[in-house]
Amino acid sequence: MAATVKSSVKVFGGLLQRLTHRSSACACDMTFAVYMPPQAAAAPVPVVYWLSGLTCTDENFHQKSGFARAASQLGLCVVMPDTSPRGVQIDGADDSYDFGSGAGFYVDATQPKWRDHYQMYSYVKAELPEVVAAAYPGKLSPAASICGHSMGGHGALTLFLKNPGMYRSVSAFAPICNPTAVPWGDKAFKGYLGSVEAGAAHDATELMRQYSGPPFKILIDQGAADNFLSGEVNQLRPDTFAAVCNERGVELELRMQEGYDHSYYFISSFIADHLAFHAAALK
Ligand SMILES: N[C@@H](CCC(=O)N[C@@H](CSC=O)C(=O)NCC(=O)O)C(=O)O
Repeated sequence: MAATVKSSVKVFGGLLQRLTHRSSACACDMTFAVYMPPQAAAAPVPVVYWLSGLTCTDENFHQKSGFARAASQLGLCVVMPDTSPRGVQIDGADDSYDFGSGAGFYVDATQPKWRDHYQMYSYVKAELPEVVAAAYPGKLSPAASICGHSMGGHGALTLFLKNPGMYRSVSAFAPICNPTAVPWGDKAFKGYLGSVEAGAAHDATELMRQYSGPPFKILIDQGAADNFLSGEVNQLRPDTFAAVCNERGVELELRMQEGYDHSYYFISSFIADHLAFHAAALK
């Protein structure tokens, strides 16, 4: 259903808007944000989808990352969906930060309790681009790229790998690279898909293991002081992903950023590089 604008603010010459619409994929009202750069007044601009991490709404990225200066300079539209359905009554959906509300994991749930609403893979892949195109007629070119953080990095990598040709480029900040092997993925895949094994179809490392398409380049930034990277629980596993990329001949630029943690301070430090990486692919 058509989206309604909830708020608009001018930033770096472009317009940042939050919109709401009735989602057919998620069977609830969904909110997303769009940054339209000033160049869109003259000609259609390409799109970068940003997928946020656990506990986020559509707002964390545009409030904390400082993305708009680079998006404006590069002429990129940035689309920022929410991370889960909202306002639906499912027992247990608000009990933990890493499952349910704010933690849709960018998969289509198959389990009866969740499947009527938790369809975030289909939402991001198919419904959202249509809703955005309809909301901004004539403003967008068909070219798109995808980028995300942590759970959203997992979403970006898997959407890219599962849909060759749909996105021109992919990058991520501290992505969950091998979710079938870590507690966050274990919980999400058992809950939404019924088993960890079913999650292999949504695991970037497993998808990369099977990758046989044309070569491409991935950019990943990882904070070396990220508390989710090491210790008892390593939720992220970039080294495992890097090893498989190497095996498959896919060029991964994995930048270990000394002293940086998992937060939006880290993202804000390198977001301009990621948008430039995507702009080069989208030209
Ligand atoms: N509350 C949790 C940590 C939650 C957290 O760190 N969320 C990250 C994404 S983590 C992976 O997807 C985030 O982006 N938070 C929003 C923000 O604005 O920082 C805990 O206590 O461990």
